Amino acid sequence: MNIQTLKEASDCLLNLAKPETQAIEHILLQDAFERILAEDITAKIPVPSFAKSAYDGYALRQADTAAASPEHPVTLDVTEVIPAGSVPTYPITEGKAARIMTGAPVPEGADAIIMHERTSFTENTVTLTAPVTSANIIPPGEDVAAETLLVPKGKILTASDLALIAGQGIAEIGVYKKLSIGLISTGSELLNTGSPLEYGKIYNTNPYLLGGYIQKHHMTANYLNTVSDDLDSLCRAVLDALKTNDVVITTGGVSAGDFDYMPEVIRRIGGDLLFHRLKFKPGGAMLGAFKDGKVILGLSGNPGAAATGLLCVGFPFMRKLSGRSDITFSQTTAYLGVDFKKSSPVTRILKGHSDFKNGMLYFTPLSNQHNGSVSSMSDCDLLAIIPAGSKPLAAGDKLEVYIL
Ligand SMILES: Nc1nc2c(c(=O)[nH]1)N[C@H]1C(S)=C(S)[C@@H](COP(=O)(O)OP(=O)(O)OC[C@H]3O[C@@H](n4cnc5c(N)ncnc54)[C@H](O)[C@@H]3O)O[C@H]1N2
Ligand code: MOO
Repeated sequence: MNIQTLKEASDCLLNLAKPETQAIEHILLQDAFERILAEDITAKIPVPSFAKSAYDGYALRQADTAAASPEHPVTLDVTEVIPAGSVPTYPITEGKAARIMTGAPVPEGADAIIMHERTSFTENTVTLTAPVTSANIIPPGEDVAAETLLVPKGKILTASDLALIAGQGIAEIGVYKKLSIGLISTGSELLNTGSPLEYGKIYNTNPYLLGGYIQKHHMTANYLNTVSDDLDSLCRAVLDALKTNDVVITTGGVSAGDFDYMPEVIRRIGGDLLFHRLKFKPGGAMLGAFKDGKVILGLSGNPGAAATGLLCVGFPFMRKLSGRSDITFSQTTAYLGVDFKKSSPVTRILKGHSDFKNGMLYFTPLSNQHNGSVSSMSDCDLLAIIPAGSKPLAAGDKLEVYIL
C-alpha cells in the first residue's frame, strides 16, 4: 500500500468501480426523472413523422396566390376540413385549398399554410388579398432526425430527455439501480437526534451532511445505527452493512486516538486496506478498504473533513459505480475573491462560494474552514484544490475550482 495523495486514492477507487456489474431495472418513463440511463436511446422515428401545419388556417399552393392583391383578390375552393390527428382525403390541386388545424398533416400538393385571420372565408371558399410566401409547414424530422442519438447511456435524465424519449413512443427504459450507501457513525460520544443532551456528548450530525450530498447524487443514503467505539460492535456493524449496501461509509475512528479502531476493524473483518492517512487537508485522515467486492470508506469523524473526503475521494468512485458518464465535478477557473494568507504545505481543499463580478466567476473562501465544524460547509458551492507547497494566495489569483 503506497497510496498517499488525493489523486492516487481517487484513481485507486476508480479502478475498482465496475458500473457494468450494476443491476439495471426497467421503469416507467414518469418514474425516471434524474435516474441514470443504462442504455443509449436512438431515435427510431423522425419527429414529427409527417409534414404538419404550424397554424390553424388553410393549406394551399403558393403559386395560386401569386397574383392576389386588394384590387384583385384570389378565391380558392375549400375541399375539406382537416383536424389534427386525421388523414387528408383530397390532394390540393390548382385553385383548391383545405381548411386545416395546427398539427394536422398537410395534404399532398399543398406547399403553404395561411393563418385564417389573414383571409376572408366562407364554408366553401377562402379569399386572399396578398400572395402567400411563407410555408408555415413543419417538415418531418424538424425536431428530431431519425437515427439521432437522443440520450446517451450514463446520463442523468432531465425533463427534456424524458420528453425526447416519450416522443419516440417509448414507455419504459432501463436505468441503473440506485446505489445504496450505508452510513455508519462511530463514536461513543454520539447521541441520536431526539434524545436529551448529556454532558460531553454531541449529536450525530455526519449522516445528515453526507446523506444530503449522497441523495443529491441520485443515490440512496441508508442511515444505519450509530456504533460506539467497541471493536466487536464495529466489526459487526460494518459486516452487516456490507450485506445490503453497495458502498459502506463510516465516520470517525480513523486517526491516532486510543479508540480509533477503524483500521483494526478492516483487518479483523478480512478487508484489504487500500489506503489510510492521505496527504491532504481536511479529510486526509480517511481510509479506503475493499471487502467482498465492495468499497468501505472510513472518513474522518470531523464533519468538515468527512465532507471533503467524501466529495473529493469518494464521489468520483461512487459516481462511476452508479453508472454516470460524468464522474468528476465540473471544473472551471475562478479568481480568488480575497487574499488567502496561509501557505499550504500539503494539498489543501479550500471551501468557498461563488460570486459573479463583471461577468467573471470569483471564489470567495468561506471564513470558517475548520475541519471540526458542521457550519464550515454552509454556503459552500465551490471547492478549490490548492497544490502542496503553495505559498499564500493573493486576491485575483486564478484557481481551478470544482462546482459542487
Ligand atoms: N494525535 C493526533 N490527533 C489527531 C490527528 C492526528 O494526526 N494525530 N488528526 C486530527 C485530524 S486532522 C482529524 S480530521 C481527526 C480525525 O479523527 P477521527 O476520524 O479519528 O474521528 P474522531 O476522533 O472519532 O472524531 C473527530 C471529531 O469529530 C466528532 N465526530 C465524530 N463523529 C461525528 C458525527 N457522527 N457527527 C458529528 N461529529 C462527529 C468527534 O466528536 C470529534 O470531535 O483527528 C484529529 N486528531
Ligand atoms: O485528516 Mo483531518 O481529516 O486532516 O482534517
